[in-house]
Amino acid sequence: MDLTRFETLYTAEQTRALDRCAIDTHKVPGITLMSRAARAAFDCLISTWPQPECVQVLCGTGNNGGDGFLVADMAHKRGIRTTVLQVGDAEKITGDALLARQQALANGVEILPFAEGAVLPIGVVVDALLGTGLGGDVRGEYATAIAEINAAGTAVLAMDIPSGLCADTGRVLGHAVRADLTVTFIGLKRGLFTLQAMDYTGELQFADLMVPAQIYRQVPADCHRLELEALLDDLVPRPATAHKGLYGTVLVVGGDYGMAGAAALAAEAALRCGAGLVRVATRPEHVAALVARTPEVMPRGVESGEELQPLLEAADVLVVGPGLGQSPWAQYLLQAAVASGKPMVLDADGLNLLAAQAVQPRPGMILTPHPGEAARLLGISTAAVQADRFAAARALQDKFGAVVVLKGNGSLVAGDDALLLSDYGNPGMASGGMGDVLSGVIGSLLAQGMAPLQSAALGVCLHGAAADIAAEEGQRGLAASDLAPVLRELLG
Ligand SMILES: NC(=O)C1=CN([C@@H]2O[C@H](COP(=O)(O)OP(=O)(O)OC[C@H]3O[C@@H](n4cnc5c(N)ncnc54)[C@H](O)[C@@H]3O)[C@@H](O)[C@H]2O)[C@H](O)CC1
Ligand SMILES: [K+]
Repeated sequence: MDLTRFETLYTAEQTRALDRCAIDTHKVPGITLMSRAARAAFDCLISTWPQPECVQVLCGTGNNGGDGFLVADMAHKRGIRTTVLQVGDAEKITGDALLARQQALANGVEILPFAEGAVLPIGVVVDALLGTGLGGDVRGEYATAIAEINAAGTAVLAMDIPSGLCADTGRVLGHAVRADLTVTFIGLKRGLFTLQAMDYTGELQFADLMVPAQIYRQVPADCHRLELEALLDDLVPRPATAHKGLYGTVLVVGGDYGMAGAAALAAEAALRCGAGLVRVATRPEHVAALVARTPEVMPRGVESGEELQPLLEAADVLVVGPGLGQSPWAQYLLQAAVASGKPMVLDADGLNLLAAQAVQPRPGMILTPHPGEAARLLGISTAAVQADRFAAARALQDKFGAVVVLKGNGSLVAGDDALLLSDYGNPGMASGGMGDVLSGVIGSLLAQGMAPLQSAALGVCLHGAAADIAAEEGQRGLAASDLAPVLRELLG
């Protein structure tokens, strides 16, 4: 899968390596990078808030603070009422940050020690407290300063990353600045796109600081941000001679008592994403309802693995788990499905039965856990999964030898050597059935001949993008069945 068409996402350490490469290898002075960072941020500030009443810059004692001093210098030169509030021990400031501080002072910028109540509820606050040097939960005066920024109710611009947000995981480390605008430099940080990040970054702007392009080749990074339009280009146009046999047969296995709708949602999604034929193996009592809902889908009642066999043989791809439950019935069907060797998407209770070792993993699986299911599969807590979603996705892939979709805010796809992030989607997706739809979408793409990693990547982006379009009418009350028609529009 050609990953070069996607933006690369970096950890804090990789971003520091980019900085060092620019400075040490390509001889771009650090203070020059800092000036360019400040210029990029100041230009964003003025274009967003053209005539601020004042600019208050809260500076830490590292290079993030250094960026802040130079922003203050630019605002002061522009005739804007500017104040720098110094957080942390100014005696600790060294290197480029010290040069920047001295430059601001020499140009008449007012730098005051931060004190409680010092942040005025006017103008624009620039958060230059902490950037990629954040280590551990925010402590001391920094925590107080962050709380004051958030309480002031002003417009807030965050330098590089909202202070307190972990650049690697998107976690809030104790306290974090809620910014209206974040201007990030040189490399897009992974933590800006997952977990809690979207509640803290506000609008995100990127500035490459005109660093030599070679540095991006000299610093390896394995995470990429997916882009739907590029993935849609991978879809093969349909020839005039197209027939349903070309587009595969998807067999959905699930829909135990009280959960027939889950199987129906997965089946409809598979149909609406272009599968040639869609069958459902479910409880006999659910057949009529499934036909009534989607007459194109072919449900069959099965009571055992033996009865499932002919359907398994006729299928190209299996989607096992939507409404499956964990009863003996579910286990028999899952065991037969795994034994068939057919490519399969495993979701919901299929994953829980895998976690309980009712079946063993085998090649050709695509796992689609939410954080709780991922926790059960890894034998850790959900909090531990969310604490580093990137690590959890990799761990799942390593443990089960499968392509993995770790769902949630900033869904991750791990497979082959790729670690892919989809930042499509919205909180309206927090409703039952959304996962069933996703499993059907991925199964459909797989049945149409896409490779597993590609099916998972495109499936996740399609699913989130469809939910974003459907949520234009409101996030609350967004239902899984709202996605099917939009999926079809997006696939064109
Ligand atoms: N390197 C460059 O040429 C450029 C860097 N840019 C900016 O620099 C920051 C990264 O700067 P760094 O000095 O590495 O760290 P920070 O300024 O982010 O913070 C270090 C500072 O904060 C204190 N600290 C760390 N963790 C905590 C905590 N949990 N609680 C309280 N205090 C903490 C630590 O003691 C240090 O004093 C990068 O983000 C960019 O903004 C330029 O933009 C580009 C050139
Ligand atoms: K910051």
